[in-house]
Amino acid sequence: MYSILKFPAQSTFKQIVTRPSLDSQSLDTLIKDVFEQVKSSGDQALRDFTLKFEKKSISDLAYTSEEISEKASLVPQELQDAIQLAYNNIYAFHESQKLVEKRIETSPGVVCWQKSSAIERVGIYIPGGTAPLFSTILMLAIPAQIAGCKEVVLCTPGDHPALFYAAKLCGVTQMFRIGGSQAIAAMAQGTESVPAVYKIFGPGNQYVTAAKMYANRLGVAIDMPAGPSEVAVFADDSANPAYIASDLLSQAEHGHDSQVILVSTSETILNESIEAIKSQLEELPRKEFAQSALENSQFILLKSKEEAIELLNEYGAEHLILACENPEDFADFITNAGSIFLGHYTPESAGDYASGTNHTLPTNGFAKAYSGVNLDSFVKKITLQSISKAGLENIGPSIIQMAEAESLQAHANAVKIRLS
Ligand SMILES: NC(=O)c1ccc[n+]([C@@H]2O[C@H](COP(=O)([O-])OP(=O)(O)OC[C@H]3O[C@@H](n4cnc5c(N)ncnc54)[C@H](O)[C@@H]3O)[C@@H](O)[C@H]2O)c1
Ligand SMILES: N[C@H](CO)Cc1c[nH]c[nH+]1
Ligand SMILES: [Zn+2]
Repeated sequence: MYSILKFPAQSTFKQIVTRPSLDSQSLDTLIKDVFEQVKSSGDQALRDFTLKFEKKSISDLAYTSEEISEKASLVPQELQDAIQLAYNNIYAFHESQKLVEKRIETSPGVVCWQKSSAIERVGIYIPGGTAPLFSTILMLAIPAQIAGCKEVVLCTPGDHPALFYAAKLCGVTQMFRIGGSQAIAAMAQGTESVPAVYKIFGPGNQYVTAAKMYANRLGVAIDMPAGPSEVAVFADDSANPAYIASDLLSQAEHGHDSQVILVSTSETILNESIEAIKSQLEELPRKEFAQSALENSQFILLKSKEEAIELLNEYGAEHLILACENPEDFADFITNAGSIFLGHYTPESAGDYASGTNHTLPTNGFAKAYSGVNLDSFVKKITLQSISKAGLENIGPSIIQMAEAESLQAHANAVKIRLS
């Protein structure tokens, strides 16, 4: 499990970076069944699946506002303060992503611009199977709040007081005690209690991720496939093996199916990091999760930084830590990653909680095509245009030419009638 792969040929990079495979056929069958049952039996199906998958018997699916306030009040002051600091930083970073309206005169008399319009009803999934990820509420509900989404529906199987505190702080409008694929099926299709939403956000395990992809096939928008957490670290001789080990373990502890990789041009750093992992692992309460995730891990020795860049771009890590000298120069060459952490004092957990960036990020190589969650994820961009008579005189002949060449006479007529 801790062996070092030394100087692999570049032609093998694609194969080296494959993620642990899932039995997608039986997963698809299960998800289809969950969606069908939730569609036909609504709330009762949600209760039945909760009993089946979580061994929990529930009657009311929604939390009342009194229940939310009562649970939120159990959060100790120090944790409230920590959440407030994270809230402020996440708010500031996402607010800075607001669209600045720019009107462009593309031809004289022809003006085009865009506006942002919030998605009115969004659903956010907050994992809670083995750890109550209340930080994910901040990551999803803060941008929803800034965007101006009217309804924010939250589903979670978790019960930690901080989940309720964060939900209140971020203006969540409805909260349900439902988890897994059944929660996604409910938000996608609607039930007696759970409203159908236009877009579903949030990370989760393989069941949640597969259910989001299924919902997407039914026409419900999703943020992205955000599955089991992963991190890749690039380390040169300047790196600190104890720091590297702590970063790799921080993602390995998420779950059995997490994956971590360490890429280095220094065999000494690789060996010392492996030793540091072994000793730090012993102290972890979630040692079992981390240990099985480490079975999917890779320690790779490469000849040069250029090879490391090639391999890391092929991997497209959810998180990429650059524990090296001049990390900004290195980052210039990275084209595929969810979020990049630069230098020796930027642990990945800073982005997970409080630096300000979003931690809901594409996994499983989806960073090649998807961005992580950001303010734009919660809005639609509507384009607007306004053309004066002189403007239409300028571009009209081109429109007529093109419409007639496409054999669409009515299109051409809409211009001709105004110019005649
Ligand atoms: N990519 C990201 O941005 C990101 C962020 C945070 C967390 N994560 C990932 O989220 C995941 C959280 O996983 P989790 O399991 O702790 O919580 P979870 O809430 O995603 O899943 C728990 C639910 O899974 C369902 N389930 C469990 N076993 C099942 C079975 N056999 N069949 C059908 N359904 C079943 C249950 O309904 C349960 O409520 C981790 O893999 C973590 O790495 C990813
Ligand atoms: N690392 C996770 C994203 O992959 C997010 C998270 C939440 N809490 C701790 N970590
Ligand atoms: Zn994490």
